[in-house]
Amino acid sequence: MPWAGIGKVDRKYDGTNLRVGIVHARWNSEVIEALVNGALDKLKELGVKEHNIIIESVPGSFELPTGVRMLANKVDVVIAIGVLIKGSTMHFEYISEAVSHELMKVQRFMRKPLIFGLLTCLTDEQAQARAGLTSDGHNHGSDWGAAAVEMAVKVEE
Ligand SMILES: O=Nc1c(NC[C@H](O)[C@H](O)[C@H](O)CO)[nH]c(=O)[nH]c1=O
Repeated sequence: MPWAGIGKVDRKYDGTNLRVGIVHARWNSEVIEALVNGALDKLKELGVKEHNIIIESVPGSFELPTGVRMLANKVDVVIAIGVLIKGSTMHFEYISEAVSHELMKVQRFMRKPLIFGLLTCLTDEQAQARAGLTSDGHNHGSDWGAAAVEMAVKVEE
């Protein structure tokens, strides 16, 4: 397979037979909703059947690792989606660090692909832009959907 070049998907990955889990936090719900919809649109574009998508919500990003574990045995890949926005305390730093490391550990535990959809933003504007909610923004949920299908197909090859 000739190298497609940095940033280019080397082929179209077929999600027809995949079961995909989406675990999302409920904080910053407007941004979360846009990210989840971005991921769903891309999953369906790549052939994932609606009845093969399980969506689970958790209170906040700190609960994402537990939420992923709840779905791990039911699907081929999980997308974990959360939005952390820096406030006036160190809460943001501690949750960001803890959740990032724990999600990586959970991925090793579940032995399946886990897509990292935790936005760690310094401002609400940054979060809005990364959910495609601003004129110059881009919905990262779409990228996470594509990554989920690619990784789930590749690990089965
Ligand atoms: O504080 N800010 C945020 C937050 N806090 C709640 C935390 O994740 C957890 O649910 C509770 O501490 C209970 O365990 N959760 C987010 O997803 N984004 C935030 O910006």
